[in-house]
Amino acid sequence: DAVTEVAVTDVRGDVAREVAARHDGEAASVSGGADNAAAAAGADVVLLAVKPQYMADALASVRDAVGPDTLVVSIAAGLPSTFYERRLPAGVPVVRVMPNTPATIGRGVSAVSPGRHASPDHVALVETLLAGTGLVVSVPEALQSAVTAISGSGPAYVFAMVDALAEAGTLLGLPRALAQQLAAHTVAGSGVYAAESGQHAAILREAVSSPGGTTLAALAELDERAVRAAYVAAARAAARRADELAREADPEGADGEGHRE
Ligand SMILES: NC(=O)C1=CN([C@@H]2O[C@H](COP(=O)(O)OP(=O)(O)OC[C@H]3O[C@@H](n4cnc5c(N)ncnc54)[C@H](OP(=O)(O)O)[C@@H]3O)[C@@H](O)[C@H]2O)C=CC1
Ligand SMILES: O=C(O)[C@@H]1CCC=N1
Repeated sequence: DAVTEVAVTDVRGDVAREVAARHDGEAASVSGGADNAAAAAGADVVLLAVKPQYMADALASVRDAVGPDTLVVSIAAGLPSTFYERRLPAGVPVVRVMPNTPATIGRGVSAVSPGRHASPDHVALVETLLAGTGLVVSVPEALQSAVTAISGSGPAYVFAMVDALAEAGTLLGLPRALAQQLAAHTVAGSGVYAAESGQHAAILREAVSSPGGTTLAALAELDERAVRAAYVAAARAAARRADELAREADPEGADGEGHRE
């Protein structure tokens, strides 16, 4: 069934009203405000998008407005589905999602995991709701911290790379705007190529690397600076941080969900 009505809330009601006004009438009627309970009352789906540190408060505010017929979806990093299940009425289905910001332009990746009361139909509903945001994959919940480290936080690693390449181009004498265009489009085109060619990234990298050429000279510098190892270390730090967020939000919880090495 199509979504006909959306209620957006934020602790600052004026922020939510501004967002609602921008999107009202696009595909559904959209209203905004600060009252979480009023927004959740009678809703088929409640989507939680506050930081993990504020999730307990947000759940307390909707607790009395939801029941086993309400599907609760959260995009918060780290928090296991049991965190929600313990704070909501018995039997409320929960689905965890880790999206990423390219969803804004329909090129995101979202990983979806059902909690213990969520059925395949609930997962299918979430997949349908997210279809317009890009690729949607299903993963066991134990993989969500790893997903967060790669696709959730990943856009920031890539934007940092675009920024560095653009700066390098400017240093080498390109006009700044052109350097940014070249850097961003190179990353965009290479990403689509890697995603759609069906070839391993190592093969694609080798095809750029002419013997005795410019690319191998550059890659030798990246290896010298252990850039590959830095990406691995960065991803592991993100996954560890996702687990820490869960522990910080729920010091007593310790239910063993999440990232394992
Ligand atoms: N940014 C990203 O790329 C991704 C983020 N996520 C997850 O999305 C969530 C939001 O992250 P992000 O957008 O970066 O964080 P933000 O802090 O920018 O957004 C959260 C918003 O929720 C508001 N808020 C806080 N408490 C409540 C409440 N009780 N009721 C209603 N609104 C509330 C905050 O208001 P105020 O600012 O006044 O506190 C803020 O405007 C996090 O759980 C994060 O893990 C997941 C994937 C990717
Ligand atoms: O930085 C964060 O915690 C969130 C989760 C994934 C991307 N941003």
